[in-house]
Amino acid sequence: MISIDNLSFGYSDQKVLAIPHMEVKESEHLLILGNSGSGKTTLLHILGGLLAPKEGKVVIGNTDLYGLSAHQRDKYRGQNIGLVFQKAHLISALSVGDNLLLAQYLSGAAQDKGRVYEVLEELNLAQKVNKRVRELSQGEQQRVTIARALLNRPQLILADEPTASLDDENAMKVLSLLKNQAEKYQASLLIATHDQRVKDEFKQTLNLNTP
Ligand SMILES: Nc1ncnc2c1ncn2[C@@H]1O[C@H](COP(=O)(O)OP(=O)(O)OP(=O)(O)O)[C@@H](O)[C@H]1O
Repeated sequence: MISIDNLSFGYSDQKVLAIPHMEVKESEHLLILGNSGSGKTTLLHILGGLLAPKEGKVVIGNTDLYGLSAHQRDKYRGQNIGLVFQKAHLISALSVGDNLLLAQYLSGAAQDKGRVYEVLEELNLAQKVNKRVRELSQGEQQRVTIARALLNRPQLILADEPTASLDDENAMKVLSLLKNQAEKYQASLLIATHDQRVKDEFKQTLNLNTP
């Protein structure tokens, strides 16, 4: 469960976000909509503990995210939040398995090859474990980033334009994967997008366009 209250943010003089209240319970999904420049990525960064709001509170479970020190917040993110970005941000010269092991190491979790293999199986990527990332298709790379986001069984999954660079078939696959996985972990799933194809798939939406 994630909630925000009286949130505001701006870059220098430009006010980007003002959200009085929003809450997404466990196993619920929210689609964050808005034109280019409306603040979707900024909001996801704030919710992921990457960018402190000017004002307001972000609470995940029982944790006040910006009540933590920067170090505690990094640790909290590694253990509780799964991030999926539009670009894969994988290390292309490393194998799929090593990318996930590295992510596990960087999150401070104990390295667990069994868990890496399990997540890859869930995303139908187990046969690619020893392939270098640069040898994968875009859709497969996006699935690896989802696998990476799910490694630590996060209670919150934040995805920024996860389907933007995918064809229709892969976009739908990635969406249903995110939804199924969020359900499995009873995680709250928030997806930011301006992809028309995604809009029909979600009931709950937050529109950042100013009227
Ligand atoms: N680091 C930054 N410094 C200053 N201004 C920024 C910075 N990042 C974003 N902005 C501005 O904040 C506004 C919101 O940007 P943001 O990237 O959150 O929008 P978005 O809705 O994700 O856009 P898009 O759909 O194009 O990715 C934009 O006007 C942008 O120019």
